[in-house]
Amino acid sequence: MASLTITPGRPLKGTIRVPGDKSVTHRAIILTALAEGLSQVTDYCRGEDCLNTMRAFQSLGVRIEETPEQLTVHGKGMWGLTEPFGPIDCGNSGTGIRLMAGLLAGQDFFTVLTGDESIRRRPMGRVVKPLRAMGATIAGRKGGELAPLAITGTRLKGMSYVSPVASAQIKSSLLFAALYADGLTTISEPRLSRDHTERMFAYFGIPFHRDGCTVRIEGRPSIRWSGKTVVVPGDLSAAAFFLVGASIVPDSDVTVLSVGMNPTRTGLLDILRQMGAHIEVLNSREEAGEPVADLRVRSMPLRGVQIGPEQIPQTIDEFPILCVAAAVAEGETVITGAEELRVKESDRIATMATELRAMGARIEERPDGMVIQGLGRKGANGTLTGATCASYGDHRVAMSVAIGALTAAQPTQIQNTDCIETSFPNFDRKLLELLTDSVKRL
Ligand SMILES: O=C(O)C1=C[C@@H](OP(=O)(O)O)[C@@H](O)[C@H](O)C1
Ligand SMILES: C=C(OP(=O)(O)O)C(=O)O
Repeated sequence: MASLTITPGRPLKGTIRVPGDKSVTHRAIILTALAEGLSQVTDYCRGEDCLNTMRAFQSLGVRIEETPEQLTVHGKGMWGLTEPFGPIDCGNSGTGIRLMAGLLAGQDFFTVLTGDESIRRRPMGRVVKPLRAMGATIAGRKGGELAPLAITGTRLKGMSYVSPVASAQIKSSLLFAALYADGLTTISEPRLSRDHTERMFAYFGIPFHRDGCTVRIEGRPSIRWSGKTVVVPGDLSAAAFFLVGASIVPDSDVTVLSVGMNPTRTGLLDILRQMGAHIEVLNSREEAGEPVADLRVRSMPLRGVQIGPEQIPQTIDEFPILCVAAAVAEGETVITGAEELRVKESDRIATMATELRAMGARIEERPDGMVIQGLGRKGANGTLTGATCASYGDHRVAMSVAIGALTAAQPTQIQNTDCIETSFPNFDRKLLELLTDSVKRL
């Protein structure tokens, strides 16, 4: 099992690119597989989560050629998928398993979806229940609450669903099911979650209607969509580690090129700015229906903030790294309404509180968030203490602790860092590029 040792004491400097957006890559693979004819997906995320979705579609009969730069997908059309020989392994990916559950519920064949230990602990009832209400036949452990899920494809019917959670995975799972259902499906959520599925439907010309937090879609559309090129923007959730790193390590100056700036994802930028961060947005443009820009960040002392429920959906995957920013900021940060963090790859409230406390941070856990008493900038030797830390198999915990460790007074070792491959292959090399020589992989 790999581990990562961080030796602090150097600023982050330079210009880098981060992997393609993981959410956009999942959706690009799905929609190009269902398109008629050839598509190219360029600058995609080569993290394990997306590679598992790619392999899933290969096992569903779709030819996909892979180079590090692009996927060439030979789309089979909306009705062209075929029954796989064995179970589909979604690995660590909540997005992969939930989106595919919706899509596969409306096919005319049988599939089993499973994944790693973490995926088999995460809640699946949130998609299984509404899918069953559309007529899906899905069995699973604990009555369908947990994977593996066995799906006997059936003819679905449209429905109206009010989701109790603002979740793009629930919304997108139901949107993919709705494509195959008779009649109208309406999905409402309490707050707007990331809208990559809707944007990519629009990009491919699949008709739907959105009004605030409600999406309506007529199933079994008569249109067929053709293959296209999808240019995947850089992942803001991956850039987040360097944006926070450059903010909190004195004398840093980092530019991250071509980062996705979808407003349903940019909560981190708003919160960091509120904390006093210096972030410039340069070269704003659009790629495949998604806004993109270059981001330049220079270090700046940060102060604590109040983060409430309305800010959670657009910041959801950035809380582990935000905890690091808050731990070294001046003053108190209070996070509320973030109970969804407890059902991610790990319980991110508990795991981040435990690991940052081991590094000297002052954090109180709450059921729906945490209170962090920032240590403030105490001088050149940093604020946190070096420690031996665990990742809990959670990529975002591993990378967040690594960034926090850059501000510590002593080296830190993070154990079990293979999980970083989930979303960010070569994270250590990118960090090394920015630090030149102060990080060492064992
Ligand atoms: O739809 C997506 O691509 C995602 C939605 C979010 O999950 P929820 O839908 O559970 O909030 C997010 O945490 C996940 O990393 C990716
Ligand atoms: C929660 C995440 O992903 P998923 O739900 O797809 O496993 C994440 O990447 O932080």
